[in-house]
Amino acid sequence: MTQTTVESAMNPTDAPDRSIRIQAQDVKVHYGAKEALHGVSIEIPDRAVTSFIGPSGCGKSTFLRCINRMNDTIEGARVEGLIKLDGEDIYDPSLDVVELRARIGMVFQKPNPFPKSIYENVAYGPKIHGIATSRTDLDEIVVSSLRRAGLFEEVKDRLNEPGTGLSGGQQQRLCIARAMAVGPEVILMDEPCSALDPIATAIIEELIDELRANYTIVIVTHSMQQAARVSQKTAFFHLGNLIEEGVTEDIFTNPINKQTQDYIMGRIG
Ligand SMILES: Nc1ncnc2c1ncn2[C@@H]1O[C@H](COP(=O)(O)OP(=O)(O)OP(=O)(O)O)[C@@H](O)[C@H]1O
Repeated sequence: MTQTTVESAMNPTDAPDRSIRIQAQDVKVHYGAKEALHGVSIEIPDRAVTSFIGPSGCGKSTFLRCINRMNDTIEGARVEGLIKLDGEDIYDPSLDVVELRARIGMVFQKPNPFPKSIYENVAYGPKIHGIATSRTDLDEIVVSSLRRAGLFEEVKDRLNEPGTGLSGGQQQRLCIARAMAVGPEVILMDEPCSALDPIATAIIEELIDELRANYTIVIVTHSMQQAARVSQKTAFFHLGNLIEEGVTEDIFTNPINKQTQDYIMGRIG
């Protein structure tokens, strides 16, 4: 059976940069004495969506959090192995973690806008990272980030109103705008639609599809349909192991591993 490459499966118009953005080698994670991830190796392509699927507790979120060192914030969590972003070891002690998390933004399961205005939610990151040098600069970043998140038209007349007053789907797009405002290269999304209704989910999925032209996107999802709709590469995890990864279409139509077959047929998870 011939397996397609992620690059060849992608729309040719997406072709400009086909390089590997992130490389993970033998990544293990312990929470206290318990090993939750048993040595994961994977390459994440640039300008494409990679989805992580698998049953609850298999380690998808744990691995996602390794990619921007969010596990550093969890007491008792210990990460081993190597993760490189553009060839640079992200666990190098000399690396500035705050800067890393600006380069590798994250969107969480539950929309979590700050208790501030819509404008301030987006302006906060550029301000603390010293990205904007004037109020005009900041206004431009806020407007362009909201536009890229597909939210500007809906909120342009109420930028000073609280972000928490928006609908769930709008709040999630605000969080995406907030992540984009600091100029990331990679956006990690941990089940970004699980708190949203089908219409808001469809809007976020369309947005993800647009964003992949300019960003490397990694999404954890419980929905195989969502992985099939939005991603070009899919990785299947089970019990802390990466079982199989490849072009999304191959994983769903032609999986090699028996456990992957069982999962996509609904026999496990
Ligand atoms: N903060 C933590 N402390 C201790 N154990 C944890 C912690 N976070 C996750 N785990 C354990 O690590 C394993 C992997 O969990 P993880 O949340 O990464 O899985 P998941 O595939 O993302 O699950 P779900 O789909 O339910 O979100 C599980 O056994 C979980 O109980």
